[in-house]
Amino acid sequence: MTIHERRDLAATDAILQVEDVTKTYGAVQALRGVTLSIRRGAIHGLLGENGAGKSTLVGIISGQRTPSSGRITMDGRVLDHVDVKSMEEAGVFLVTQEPMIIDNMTAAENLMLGIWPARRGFVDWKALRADAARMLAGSGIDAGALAGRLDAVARRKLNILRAMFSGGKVIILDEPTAALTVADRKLLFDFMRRLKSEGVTFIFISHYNDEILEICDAVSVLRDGNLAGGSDDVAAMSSEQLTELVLGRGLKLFQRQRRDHAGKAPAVALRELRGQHLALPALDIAPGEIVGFTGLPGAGAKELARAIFGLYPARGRITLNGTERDLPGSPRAAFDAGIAYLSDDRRRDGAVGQMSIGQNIAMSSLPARMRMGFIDRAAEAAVVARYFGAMDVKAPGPEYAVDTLSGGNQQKVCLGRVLATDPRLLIVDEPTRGIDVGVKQDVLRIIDELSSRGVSVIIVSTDTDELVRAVDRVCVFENGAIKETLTGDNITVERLRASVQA
Ligand SMILES: Nc1ncnc2c1ncn2[C@@H]1O[C@H](COP(=O)(O)OP(=O)(O)OP(=O)(O)O)[C@@H](O)[C@H]1O
Repeated sequence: MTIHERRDLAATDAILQVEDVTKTYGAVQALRGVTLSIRRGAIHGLLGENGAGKSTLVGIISGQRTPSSGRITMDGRVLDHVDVKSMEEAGVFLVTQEPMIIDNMTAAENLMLGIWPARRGFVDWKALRADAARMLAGSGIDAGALAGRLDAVARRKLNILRAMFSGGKVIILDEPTAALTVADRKLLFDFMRRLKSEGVTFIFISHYNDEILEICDAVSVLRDGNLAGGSDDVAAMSSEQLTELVLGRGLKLFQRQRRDHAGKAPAVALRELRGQHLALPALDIAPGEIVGFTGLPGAGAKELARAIFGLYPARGRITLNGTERDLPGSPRAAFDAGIAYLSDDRRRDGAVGQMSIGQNIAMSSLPARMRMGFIDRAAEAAVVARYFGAMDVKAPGPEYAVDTLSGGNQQKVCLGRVLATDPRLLIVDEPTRGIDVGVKQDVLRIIDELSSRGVSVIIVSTDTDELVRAVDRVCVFENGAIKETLTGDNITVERLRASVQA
């Protein structure tokens, strides 16, 4: 067992070394003297709470951000004045969650895109195109296929291949499995293992212990800008040990006391719902019940949730608080009926960056605090304080701009904003994606508390562990309909996986 303050690897072993790197943003010290080595040909995991400094560190390694002090050595060469260009020339590439792909170009042309701007003078396009085709052939992607038609895994593969095609030796993947199904994740991991066997080194950011344990050879854990520890032998580590390194303490995983709602009068009743690829004769949800919606992409789980909030074209009837009406035609109508919704598309429905954390939290619930045209400031301050605290947002105070928060912390703000509206029916889509393991428990706990006050909740999730811990009932979707419903002790990771994949 080797949890240790990282010792220096022999220089020949290390392809990349980070030495005593610090980074300050105004008053915030994001990195406090981090030293670590990345072994050549390894998949090196990077783990840590939201705001621990992971994005800042890989931003510095890839030249996107400038360190306040410290140095980076690649292949034994110290790189001064690192910028993106010099790091890419040295062979370090950052592949972000947002695929930089041009949809109306072919897969091969997208690979070549990495080289285009870099090379001057004579370029043998024919040879280059042949090289691109060869590289794609091994990955199962048709070189001539329009990139816009590729599925999620192929797009992620394409990004990784482009980095390699441009000379990438160290490829940094920032949460590459977000929004992938279990099967797609496996395909991506197989692909990474293959590239690793060809000598590629990966730095892999994830919030999921099981992913780190499955794919990584080594791991480094950041906590509050410090290196909390790590291991060169991930195989010898347990999930609990990883969590303890991340949090600096053990973690009690949340588990809802599942309730049986059979026989209760429903708080929400859906009838004869029909939309494109969606058909639901009836679904009742009891007051205080938490229902999980899951399934493969396009199976109907997400679509139904969006239809209830007026975001997906569908017809049908909904009874809420004893009033029957047509399905809301718009989010505004849904909101007025007491429905709140958090989308998984943080980019579109995300926080407003220039506004403060507090303003973001208070924004959606504003109408409820208007008294004859005046905003009840005391009530607003109470709501902000409550959710700023409950979500454990990592910032000096709620007056700070959302822009300055890490990705995971921005997401907590979005969730706080939705919870603050005090809905009758709360719909959350992938509520803990991108959120660290500690806060994940808090989020599930907050939703649980809300339900005990009588709020009905729908959690759309592909995270089976989350469903097992948080819901009373799971509806598994297929072809736009509910294929199977699991309740009580039947809600297990194994049964859910089997049902979704079957
Ligand atoms: N541009 C910025 N201005 C001010 N502070 C910033 C800026 N970017 C990051 N920070 C702060 O630096 C710290 C580290 O943030 P970073 O994004 O590196 O965390 P992270 O580990 O990647 O988190 P997450 O898992 O949430 O993505 C946080 O406290 C964050 O608020």
